[in-house]
Amino acid sequence: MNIYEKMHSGEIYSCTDENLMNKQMKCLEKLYDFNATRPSEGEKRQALLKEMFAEIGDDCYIEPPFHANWGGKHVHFGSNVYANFNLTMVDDTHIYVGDYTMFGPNVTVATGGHPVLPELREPVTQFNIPVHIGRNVWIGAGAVILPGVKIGDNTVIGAGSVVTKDIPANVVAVGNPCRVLREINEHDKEYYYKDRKINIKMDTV
Ligand SMILES: CC(=O)SCCNC(=O)CCNC(=O)[C@H](O)C(C)(C)COP(=O)(O)OP(=O)(O)OC[C@H]1O[C@@H](n2cnc3c(N)ncnc32)[C@H](O)[C@@H]1OP(=O)(O)O
Repeated sequence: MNIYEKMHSGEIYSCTDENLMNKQMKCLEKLYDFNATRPSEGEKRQALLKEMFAEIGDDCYIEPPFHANWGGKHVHFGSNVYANFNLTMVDDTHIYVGDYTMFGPNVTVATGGHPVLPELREPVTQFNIPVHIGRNVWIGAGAVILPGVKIGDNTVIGAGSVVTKDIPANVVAVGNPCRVLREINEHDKEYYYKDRKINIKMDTV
């Protein structure tokens, strides 16, 4: 297994490997270009994202600044994904995000970790575990998603949550550590927020 394969294997490896760092540098240069675009340069942004990401569907919008250790090289976005300011992706291995998922500002998705054992951490070793975020998920501002986590379709993750374990589909989950608060239910068909009634027809949105 070469070092690049090791990086994606879930095993411990040295993340200061020179070959790895040279590869990473090219990605970071493109990320720099993306973050230096002007708000009016929509087409340039789209073209850069197609070069930067492993996969990205149509009509995705990422608000700069966007931060990613590999500039999105291991990030797989479906279509219509929206990310607000300061999405931070530790994309040292793969991150999968389904269609229509939304990220609030300052969300962190981390695939990488370091061993807790000090003797292993000092020589700068690391391991990476993929993260899977489903379709039509909404991740609130400042949430942190930890390595290996899977979040099911349609789920809402509350602002400021630290997601340490898998969260199922069709629930609202909040807190640190993030736990399921409730299922998405009949009440949500009538109210969009607390006691505020939905006053638009579904077929008009
Ligand atoms: C894509 C973008 O840019 S989005 C812009 C940024 N916006 C955001 O990040 C908003 C995120 N929204 C939230 O976090 C909301 O609080 C939601 C969606 C989780 C609310 O979900 P609801 O099911 O309606 O929860 P509700 O407001 O009824 O609160 C239920 C309980 O959970 C608690 N709670 C709600 N949100 C959170 C949270 N983020 N963290 C911890 N606890 C929470 C409430 O305090 C309440 O507790 P209580 O029962 O002890 O009183």
